[in-house]
Amino acid sequence: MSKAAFPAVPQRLGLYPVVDSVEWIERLLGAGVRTIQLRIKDKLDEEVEDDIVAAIKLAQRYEARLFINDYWRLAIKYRAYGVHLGQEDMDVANLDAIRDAGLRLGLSTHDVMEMERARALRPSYIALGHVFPTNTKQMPSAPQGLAQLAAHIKKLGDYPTVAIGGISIDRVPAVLATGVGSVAVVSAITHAADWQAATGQLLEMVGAGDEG
Ligand SMILES: Cc1ncc(COP(=O)(O)OP(=O)(O)O)c(N)n1
Ligand SMILES: Cc1nc(C(=O)O)sc1CCOP(=O)(O)O
Ligand SMILES: [Mg+2]
Repeated sequence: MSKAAFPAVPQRLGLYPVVDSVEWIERLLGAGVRTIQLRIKDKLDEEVEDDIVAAIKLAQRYEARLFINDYWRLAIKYRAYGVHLGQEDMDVANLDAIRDAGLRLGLSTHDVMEMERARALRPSYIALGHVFPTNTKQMPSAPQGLAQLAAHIKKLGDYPTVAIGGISIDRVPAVLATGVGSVAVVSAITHAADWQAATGQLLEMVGAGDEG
């Protein structure tokens, strides 16, 4: 188990789009997003290296918080703002190396047990999902729902938190009412008929984060 805490992030990370390409990163940073994740699945490190370098450069230009999903070695190598890891990743990733390199760490959780396991590692933020059913990813667990999300947020006090999973624009007010500090979305932006309008509306509702 990792020995120490990870660097802090703003308590409210605001709107947090999770996207699979540098093109989306560029569009959304240009639209005012300041917390974002590059989530490319199932490729070799050498296949994603150029994209990760380009995404990090863009985030630096916009002074945005870019989390790299999964590819923690490349995130360290190119000094990303942070890394996002899932429960299985926690067993294999070198968390001490991530912390020693000064990267922030976000961890996924899907129930009370996972939440407590994540909390013990003292990551920069804890993600709570999936709140609602989602078509973006096959989930082995059931949706947590708003009541469970609210209970987790209460338990975590002022710990930075992120809600994810099935969050459409119309569901955002109820999600924010739980006190969560950030709302992560995939399809609400990338499948929107008008992504610019959707992003603008989401930024209006959720904000770009404490520093954004
Ligand atoms: C903000 C945020 N929360 C949860 C996840 C899911 O991460 P993980 O469990 O590692 O699953 P994959 O995204 O790798 O399929 C996330 N990416 N971002
Ligand atoms: C990548 C991911 N992780 C989740 C989790 O609960 O850990 S839910 C999810 C997909 C979220 O996509 P959408 O906003 O389109 O529902
Ligand atoms: Mg992952």
